[in-house]
Amino acid sequence: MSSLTVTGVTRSYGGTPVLTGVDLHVPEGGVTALLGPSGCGKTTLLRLVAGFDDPDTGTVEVGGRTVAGAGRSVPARRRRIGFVPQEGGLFPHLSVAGNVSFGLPRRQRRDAGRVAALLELVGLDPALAGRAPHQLSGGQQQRVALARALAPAPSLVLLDEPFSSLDASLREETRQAVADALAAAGATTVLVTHDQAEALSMADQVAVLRGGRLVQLADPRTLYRSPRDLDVATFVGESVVLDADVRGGRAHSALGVLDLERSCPDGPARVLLRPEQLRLGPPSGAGPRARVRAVDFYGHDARVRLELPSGVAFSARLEGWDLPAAGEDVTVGVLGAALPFPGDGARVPA
Ligand SMILES: Nc1ncnc2c1ncn2[C@@H]1O[C@H](COP(=O)(O)OP(=O)(O)OP(=O)(O)O)[C@@H](O)[C@H]1O
Repeated sequence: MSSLTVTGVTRSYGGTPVLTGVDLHVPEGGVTALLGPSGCGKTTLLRLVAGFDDPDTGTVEVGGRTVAGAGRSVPARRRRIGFVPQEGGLFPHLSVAGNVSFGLPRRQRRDAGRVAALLELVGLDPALAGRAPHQLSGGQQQRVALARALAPAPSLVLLDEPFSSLDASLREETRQAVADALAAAGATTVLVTHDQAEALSMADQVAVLRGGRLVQLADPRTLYRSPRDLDVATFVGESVVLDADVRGGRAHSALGVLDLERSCPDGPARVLLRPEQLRLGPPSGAGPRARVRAVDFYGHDARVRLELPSGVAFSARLEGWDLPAAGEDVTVGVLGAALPFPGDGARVPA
């Protein structure tokens, strides 16, 4: 397995820039998620790494070897990169074994033990080897696609939204099996997704792309707790964003005087809380009063939509037991500190 280094990569189509000066380092053996909204350039970046397209400027190095840029373009088939597309892309006329062994040298293709080991690696029963792709569930097909990508022991594995066509329960189970297989194989992996929960739960580091630029590269906890700006904050999770006046290191807001996660100059600011930081008490309790507007019940937890008398609206995320009802009055407490963004929050804090 190898590291991946993308340096100053730019790509335009018909004069429209799609990627602008992207720098990204993926260490050997880890999972990096490329996360961003539709059209931000995730797939384009993955295609440049795979060798399906070339950057206008910049370089792509795999394991220290330049495969694109600086006057070179190593053909895709010689990059030793495994690719798992959105819907698996299995060959429908080949069996599971035929698909898994497709990328192996001819003399290794008949090695049933090798195919069985790869199927086991992705959590599939080797007895499925003789089946045709259409005789498998969508999740099983994605695991076979991963086994096929891992078969030739690639330097790097690229996954392009591999779970997006699966329904919610299958997605969770397949995600776990794929994460386990990648860890067991020690594969250096780049996962493209627009699903923040997927990125945060599967990756060692998350690269957030916006408008063709890399805006933040961080481990999942840092990204969630210290997003670079409010756009990233709201993209990677639910947010409570309040106007505030910072004085002496504390924020005066509609939810009271809040401690701050980091220093912030005195003056107007916006502060970020996550909905799970809010606690609700009886109307006679301490803290500002709010009215429950609605409760979205998910079983294990719930989103409680609240409104202050001033009209400021926000949501709390609470465990599923003992929930208030719509129309009730409550008081709101805050657990932990708020993250401040000076001014309107659009600028990147130092
Ligand atoms: N070959 C191409 N020719 C012209 N425009 C292209 C080409 N490939 C991509 N684009 C444009 O580049 C932009 C980024 O596309 P890309 O597929 O990389 O985004 P994405 O982040 O992967 O989006 P999604 O999550 O919807 O797949 C889009 O506006 C797309 O229309």
